[in-house]
Amino acid sequence: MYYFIVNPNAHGGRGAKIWKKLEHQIHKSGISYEAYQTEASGDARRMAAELTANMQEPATIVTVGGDGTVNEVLNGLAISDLLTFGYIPTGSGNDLARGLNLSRNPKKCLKRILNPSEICRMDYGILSYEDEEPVYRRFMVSSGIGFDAAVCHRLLDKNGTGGLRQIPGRGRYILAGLKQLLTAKASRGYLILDGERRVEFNHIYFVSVHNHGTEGGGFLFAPKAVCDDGELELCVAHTASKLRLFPVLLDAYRGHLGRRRGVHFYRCREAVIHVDRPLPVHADGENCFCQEELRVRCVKKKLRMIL
Ligand SMILES: Nc1ncnc2c1ncn2[C@@H]1O[C@H](COP(=O)(O)OP(=O)(O)OP(=O)(O)O)[C@@H](O)[C@H]1O
Repeated sequence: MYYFIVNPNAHGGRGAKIWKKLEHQIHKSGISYEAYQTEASGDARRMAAELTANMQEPATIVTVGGDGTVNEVLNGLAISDLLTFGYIPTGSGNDLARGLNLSRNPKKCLKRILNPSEICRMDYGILSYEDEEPVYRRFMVSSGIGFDAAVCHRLLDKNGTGGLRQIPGRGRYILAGLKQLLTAKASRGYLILDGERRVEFNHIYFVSVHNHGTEGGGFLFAPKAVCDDGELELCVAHTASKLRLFPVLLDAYRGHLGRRRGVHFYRCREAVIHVDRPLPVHADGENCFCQEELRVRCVKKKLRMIL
């Protein structure tokens, strides 16, 4: 049985138009399916939870939306071997599709999902922090604290973006990033990697934690991230001069960020990230408020996914 969870609002409403065409194809294919369309933030998570809470039979849950919708679905799923996850990217950033090298053509993706030739076991990350009690949030692509998360918060703030969310693709991330750079401030902090290695920094602008290489619609912050090796790649942007952030961001934008002054990469199964004042946090671009301390860890090869 196929269950489709669809965000019609993805990519500024293009999700609805794409879904209309896809549903026609699905109907024609004759498969057994049910489709659920979200009406607001939080719906996809609730739907995924309800569909998988007492699974007795194998089922395929297909997310039709952007990375934010994938994040919601991932967080609602009761993950088991009866469950297979499928994805049709219709968002604006689509970093998961980029990481998995999926076609951007929704019809081709549907065809692949209805006739799967390859099912892989994928890693995902778990981010945790203390609110009044511990909060756990899964992420598929990336999570982060500092500048990159502040850009996500800016885009999610419907009143404060000045219409940025309507700009297609990564243009909106670039404009939001440029605005954010004006007010960005560095923070002292440290990482503890796999419970063993402690690394200190005086001027952290952001720490970006990756299961897949890019975020923000193609900014390559983790060139060596591998999505089924049980490890996360961390990118720490740290520099005393804000100007040095520009070449780091430009390299990431061009897709060839490597070793350079102001950026360090680490690989680990889990990490503690501490900064000395609360900074914005995101998980797959979704708002996780401001935090001083995060834990991240990789869950190895637990999610069955159609590729
Ligand atoms: N029906 C809806 N109306 C308004 N917002 C919704 C609806 N359904 C989901 N959302 C919210 O829309 C936001 C954006 O969705 P999503 O990330 O899938 O698309 P996108 O932003 O276009 O793509 P990407 O994250 O790949 O850039 C998410 O925060 C999600 O919770």
